[in-house]
Amino acid sequence: MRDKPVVIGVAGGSGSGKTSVTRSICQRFTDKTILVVEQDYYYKDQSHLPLEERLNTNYDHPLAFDNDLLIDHLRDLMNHKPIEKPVYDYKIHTRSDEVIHVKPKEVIIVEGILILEDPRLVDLMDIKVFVDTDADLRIIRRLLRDIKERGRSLDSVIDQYINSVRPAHLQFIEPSKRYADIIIPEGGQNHVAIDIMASKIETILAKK
Ligand SMILES: Nc1ncnc2c1ncn2[C@@H]1O[C@H](COP(=O)(O)OP(=O)(O)O)[C@@H](O)[C@H]1O
Ligand SMILES: O=c1ccn([C@@H]2O[C@H](COP(=O)(O)O)[C@@H](O)[C@H]2O)c(=O)[nH]1
Repeated sequence: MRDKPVVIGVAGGSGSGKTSVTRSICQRFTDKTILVVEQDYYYKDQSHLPLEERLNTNYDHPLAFDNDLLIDHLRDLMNHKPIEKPVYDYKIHTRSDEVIHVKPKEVIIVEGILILEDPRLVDLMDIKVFVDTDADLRIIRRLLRDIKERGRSLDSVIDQYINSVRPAHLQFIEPSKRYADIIIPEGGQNHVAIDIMASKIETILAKK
């Protein structure tokens, strides 16, 4: 691998379908082609705080993320260096002790709610995508997912949505859409958009 990897950003609100879109794109390629770097894994480490305090963190505010580390890691990957990728545990709201040794691949997808909000991250991306899904669908998807997979109660999901998810979406995430090259309505079931993304990646890889 001689050329720098291609960096694709996949942004969008919580529950918009970023992970589903990213997964659908990855399925069109071999495991060796695309590396996914999740911004969520770069929440600031909170292991020094008791769990009760971690519950009060606003996880939708840009300050919750360690973008400095994410940027360092992306730069390393772009320079063909491996990284020790953090692992995040949503159930206990902090990084786990584990890290994953990750080698660069030809395509890097960086995925997360606020990746288009930080100009330093935007500058590193070759293609910027925003998954755009209506708020009613996003909250329904998030309710189901957070209760089933992230150990939350109905009340806690609703409370967090009203107090931090919705305000941050309106203040930071929705305005970041202006930096996208491509807007994908509805997310993971938008097969036309996913085909177009996959074709674009194939074209870029063919030229390398
Ligand atoms: N088009 C869709 N129809 C129904 N459920 C969906 C759809 N897209 C995503 N989901 C579900 O909604 C939840 C959030 O989707 P996900 O892709 O994880 O979004 P994000 O990464 O943006 O938070 C997941 O449980 C996923 O299975
Ligand atoms: O400890 C945490 C960390 C994050 N969250 C919420 O997760 C979403 C972002 O993940 P998506 O997969 O894009 O939905 C964000 O809106 C945070 O509110 C959390 O609840 N707890």
